[in-house]
Amino acid sequence: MITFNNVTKHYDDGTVVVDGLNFVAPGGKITVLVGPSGCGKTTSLRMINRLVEPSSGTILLNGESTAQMDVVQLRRRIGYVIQNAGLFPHKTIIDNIATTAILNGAAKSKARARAAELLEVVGLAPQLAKRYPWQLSGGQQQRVGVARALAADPEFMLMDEPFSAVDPVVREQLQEEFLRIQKEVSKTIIMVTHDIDEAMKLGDCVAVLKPGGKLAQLATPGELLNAPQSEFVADFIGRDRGYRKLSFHTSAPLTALQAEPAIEMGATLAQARGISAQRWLLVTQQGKACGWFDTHQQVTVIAPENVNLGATFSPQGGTLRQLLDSALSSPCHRAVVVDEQLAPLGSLALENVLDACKSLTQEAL
Ligand SMILES: Nc1ncnc2c1ncn2[C@@H]1O[C@H](COP(=O)(O)OP(=O)(O)OP(=O)(O)O)[C@@H](O)[C@H]1O
Repeated sequence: MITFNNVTKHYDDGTVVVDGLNFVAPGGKITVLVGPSGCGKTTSLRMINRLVEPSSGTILLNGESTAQMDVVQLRRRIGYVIQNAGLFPHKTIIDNIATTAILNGAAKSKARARAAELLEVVGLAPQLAKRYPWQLSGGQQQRVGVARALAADPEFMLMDEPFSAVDPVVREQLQEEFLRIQKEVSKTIIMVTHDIDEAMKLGDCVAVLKPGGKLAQLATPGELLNAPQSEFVADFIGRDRGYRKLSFHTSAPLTALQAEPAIEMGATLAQARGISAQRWLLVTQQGKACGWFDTHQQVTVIAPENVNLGATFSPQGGTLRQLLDSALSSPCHRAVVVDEQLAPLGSLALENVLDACKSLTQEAL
């Protein structure tokens, strides 16, 4: 648990960067600090490991004030991940990861063995161990940054825009992996981002800060969407909050799904028409859902160039938002649910997805 007790930071020129911040980041959870540029997010984070000293107020780790702690000891208890990873350029990847554990007194061989395990945990191939940071992509470097922060097995982790320097696809992968790792390690994490989507996706709790370094609201993502406490929070969360709410509700149970006929890529038009009298037929490739085929087309075989590949598929146990997206992106407005191997399990018509959305809205009222 990390507690902010009336924490303030101002500079000699009179700038008040953080103003009377009070909140508790619960143990074993991810608390995200989000807010517009310059509202004091990074300063708040850096006051926790005392890279910046508060002007007044106290910050407590599990009830113990950081002001009384030895600063080196304090930083060793807290993993720190920053944008662009901040790796040591002259050290190999394995040594980058092992460094903190060695500083904490672990034997080199043990620290390196653990670093090799962590490389795997963050999804990197073992052969990257001997490379240097500049020989890795931005996304790989970020993964090393996370592995390095985990290496000393700290109870607390501070993450400052850890995924913002990579492209959206890699970013999403890193976020998913990060959530998977956190499920296993349950660290007490405070993360800074300016991206509300990232905050909603990763945060168990989200602290919205406003200009002048004041807390506008601290709540779960669902609460923020359902009941923003001020116009500032409502505006910051964005106009599409009705749609975002769907992310916090799991999609239809499998029993609600209709059987959806499917045909393999490479089959003939005659085979396709034999399978279904409907205009649009789901196409699989090696059993994985991949698109929709228009059986009114005059082609002899089903090939990728005559399959509509624009549809999304909703994972089993996914969210209502994914289900709605699948229905809206399908040319026949049927949402297809797939298993982990992407094999289709069945479908749901857009009308039924919308009914589920409606009952959700009624529940919230
Ligand atoms: N040493 C300093 N002296 C005076 N002002 C400072 C100093 N360091 C930071 N600031 C100011 O404090 C404010 C908050 O900075 P901070 O980096 O904490 O904001 P942020 O919310 O993380 O912003 P961003 O999202 O843009 O990174 C900024 O206006 C910045 O200019």
